[in-house]
This record gives sequence, C-alpha cells and structure tokens, in this order.
Amino acid sequence: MPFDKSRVSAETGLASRLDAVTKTYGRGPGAVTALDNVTLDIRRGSFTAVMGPSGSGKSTFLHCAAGLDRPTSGVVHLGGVSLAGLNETKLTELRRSRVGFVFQSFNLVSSLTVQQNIDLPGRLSGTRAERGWRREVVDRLGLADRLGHRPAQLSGGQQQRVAIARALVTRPDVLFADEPTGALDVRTAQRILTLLRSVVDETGQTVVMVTHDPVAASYADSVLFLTDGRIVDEMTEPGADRIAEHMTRLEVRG
Ligand SMILES: Nc1ncnc2c1ncn2[C@@H]1O[C@H](COP(=O)(O)OP(=O)(O)OP(=O)(O)O)[C@@H](O)[C@H]1O
Repeated sequence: MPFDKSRVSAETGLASRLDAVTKTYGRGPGAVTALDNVTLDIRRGSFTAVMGPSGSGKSTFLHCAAGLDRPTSGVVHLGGVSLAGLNETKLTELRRSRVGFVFQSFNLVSSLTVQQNIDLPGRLSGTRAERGWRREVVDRLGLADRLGHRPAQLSGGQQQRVAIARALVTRPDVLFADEPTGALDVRTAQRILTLLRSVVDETGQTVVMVTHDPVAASYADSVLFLTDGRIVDEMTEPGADRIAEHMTRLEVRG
C-alpha cells in the first residue's frame, strides 16, 4: 500500500534539518568553504536529488547531513535529534539505527563476502533485516549469484550495487547516496532508481541522492542545486530536460 505522506505529523515530519551549516576545510589563506551557511529541511518520505558543478560541495553536504562529518558551524538534526550535542558514540549509534549511506567510493570491506558486507550494518546495530526484504533487495539488485564473492572479484558496477544493498536492507529512515548510479549502465541505473523511488513511495523512507545525471535526478520529488557551497535553486518534480538545461546554465555561470 502506498505510504500516506499526509499522515506524517508536523513535528515528526522532518527527516533531516540543516540550520546555518558551514563547513570549512583548512585554515588561513588556504581555507576552503565547502558549505556556506546552508539552511534546509528535508521532509520525511521525500526523495531529494542534489546537483551542482564539481567542487560545489555536494559530498560535503551529504556527509554533514548524515552526521558523518561535523560542520564547522551550524547545527544538523536527524529525525528531530540535534547532532551537535552528541558525543561520537551516541552519534554512531544514531547513525547506525537511522541512516543508510552509499559512498561514492563504495567503502566495502575487502575481507568480507558480498553477503557479509550486506549484513554488516544490521550486525553492528543489532537489527535483523527482514528476510523477505533482504532477498528482494538482493534480487532486484541482481546480486543473488554473487553473494559468496569478495569485493575485489566484482566489477565496479557490481560493487556499487552491493553498497546500495548494504544501505537498504535495514530499512533506514534516511538513505543518503553519493552518486549511486555513477558506475552503472543505463538499464541497471534505471532499475536502481526505481527501487529508490519505491522505498520512498511504499515505505515512507527518505532518500537524499547526489547525482550528476539529470535523468537520475528526475526520479526525485525535488532537485537542489548547489554552487560554491550554497543552495542556489530548487526545482519541484522537474523533467530531465529542464534539469539538464539548468545545470548547463549553472556551469556556464560558474
Ligand atoms: N577533506 C578535505 N580537505 C580539504 N578540502 C576539501 C576536503 N573535502 C572537500 N574539500 C573541498 O571542498 C570543496 C567541495 O568538495 P565536495 O567534494 O563536497 O564537492 P562535490 O560537489 O561533491 O564535488 P564532485 O562533484 O567533484 O564530487 C572542494 O573545493 C574540495 O576541494
């Protein structure tokens, strides 16, 4: 049954909130402001794409929003909890229980099999993935005949699919994905975007996805455009053509 978004109450309706978040790398004249005073609410049960030219701060945004990186100033909330007041242990616990993350570089554990990699977040957080859902994710990602392999025995696209499966099996409240279709062919990418769309529509999970691909972004409910660490535009339910046009304009301006 489709998830009824209207049932989410106002106070629990936010998956993530960034309040005046700035992230600066380094100090002095060489310092880089990767995120510049970003304020943003991400609604539960929404699918957001984040786009912008290379170096505009997309990965930094995702890492700060997911609590993987601490902002230099400003506050990030996850599911109503301020991350600013949490020590590393509490932050890790919160992330493990609520957040799934697909890294741009996959970050699979090389000594573990595909199956063990997929089961790792559940083992760390003590949550057992529902068996039916786990099988569905593995099947839909085309990994059923690779479960005994190790990451080094897989292609880049297969490793990316394992990273996506690992992030999805525990049904996290929020899934953050950094270029999750970057290493995939068009048809596999479509299958994965359809899967991401369905976890939003059917179970009310929240997806935030960085992408360079206007077609991938068109699966989202809204698209945020970052330039020089700032959100400069937002589009609601745009088609791929409009997104591509807008990106071209931003890149020309930059
Ligand atoms: N650990 C770091 N130390 C220093 N500077 C960094 C670090 N990480 C990112 N930066 C800088 O912050 C800025 C934003 O980087 P970020 O990776 O967030 O951009 P991006 O939009 O994701 O880029 P791309 O599309 O190329 O992956 C860049 O200028 C980058 O060089």
